[in-house]
This record gives sequence, C-alpha cells and structure tokens, in this order.
Amino acid sequence: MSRRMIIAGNWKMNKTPAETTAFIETLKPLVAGADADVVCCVPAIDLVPAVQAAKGSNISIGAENMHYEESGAYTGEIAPNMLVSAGVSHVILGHSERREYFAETDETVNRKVKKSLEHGLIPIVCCGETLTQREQGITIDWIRQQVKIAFLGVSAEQAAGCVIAYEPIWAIGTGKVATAEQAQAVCAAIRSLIRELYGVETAEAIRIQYGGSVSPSNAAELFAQPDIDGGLIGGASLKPDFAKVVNYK
Ligand SMILES: O=C[C@H](O)COP(=O)(O)O
Repeated sequence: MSRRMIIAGNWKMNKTPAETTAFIETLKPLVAGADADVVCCVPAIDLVPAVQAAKGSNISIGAENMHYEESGAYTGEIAPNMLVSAGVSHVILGHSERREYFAETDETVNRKVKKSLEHGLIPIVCCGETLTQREQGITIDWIRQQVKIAFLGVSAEQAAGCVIAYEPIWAIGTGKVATAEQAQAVCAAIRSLIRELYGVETAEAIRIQYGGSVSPSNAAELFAQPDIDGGLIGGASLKPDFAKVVNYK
C-alpha cells in the first residue's frame, strides 16, 4: 500500500505574526506542486495569521501543543476547540522538548492524543530515545512503550489517521542525522507495534515520520525508506529552503 507522504515543519519558538504571514506567502508558490501533505506547525500566536495566509493553498497549519481539557483554569494553555475554530488541522503532541522542559509524560500525551481525535484534529505524536538509551540498547523497548501508552484507548480507525514522528533526541538540532538504516529500523518497529495493537490495515495506513536534522541534502535518502512517510522538520522549516525538503524527489 502506498501512503501519502506528510512533511511538516515545526517552527518551535520562532517567528512573529508578521514574519509568519510573510513566510507563508513566500512558501506557497514554492510548494504548490508538492506530492505530499505540507504542514506548518507554528507558535500559538502565529496560528491565526498562518491560517489566513495559507488560505487557498495546499499548506495546512498545525499547532505545536494543546491542552487535554476542554476549557478551564489552565493559565497560558490552548484548548482543542480553539485550534479547530481557528482553522488548525494538525497538532504536534509529546515533542521531546515538551517532555523535557514542560514535564509532559506519556500519560498526558495519551490524554492529549485522545482529546485531539475527539475534535477531529490530526495528532503528530512524537517519540524518541536519548543517546544514552541508544547506547544502552533499549531504543526499541523505549519507543514501543512511548507509542503504546500514547495510543491507549485510541481505536483502530482513529489510529489509522494519526501521524507518529520518530525523533531521536540526539539528532534534534544537532546536525547529527540518524542514518537512513537507523531511522528505517525504528520506524519499521513502530509500524510492527501498530500491527500488533490494531492489525495490518491500520499499520499500513498510519503515517510515520522521521525527524532530527532533516535537510534538503538528506531528505531524499530518508524519505525513500519503506517505513518512513515523511518528516518533522525543525531548523530547516524556518527558511524558504523548506520547499526543497518538501520537493525532495
Ligand atoms: O520537531 C522537529 C525536530 O525537533 C527536529 O528539529 P531539527 O530539524 O532542527 O533537528
């Protein structure tokens, strides 16, 4: 089965609203012919201008985080219906930076995944090991645990529409990209876990991205791997060169 590629930028804490509008306008014609879903995940304050600027184009807009409650006394947080009503379609959940600096756990990620699906958002569920864990030989066990908990209570039908981003923490923002073989091995293990949990149909439908120092020079090799269905791009998504990653073929 051939899955449609999904190439998403994660802007992290970069770009003002004005910069967002200008950047999306620049990007639109550069990715117009893309043979992949193109998503820009942007800071909360940039969501509305990004959706506005992307109107009529093939660029979808995603958030970088979301709360798992509908509303309430959660100062500084964004609720799922706020994202939906702003025209946002995707949301990154459980990025390693959220886990490290903002105390996100597998359990909160699971609550967010379920809530995002209730609202019709497409979650990009992140997982990844540290360098120590890789050296200890526990990468696959760790990733299986993260993914298994993230998908607790998620139905096969819901899981089929989700995106999982495998991002080895040692490769994020370091310029140290995983080899295509390393990335493929973990993405294949994730797909086989999804097969165990949900069956072959869901495993064939779910899309699995690689993230970590993806650039125009390594995208083609990574994205050619059978279990890699695109990428989650940090630094390289902030410049018009992101279009070269999107048009990697
Ligand atoms: O979400 C994106 C990743 O953290 C990768 O970031 P990077 O491409 O700057 O290494």
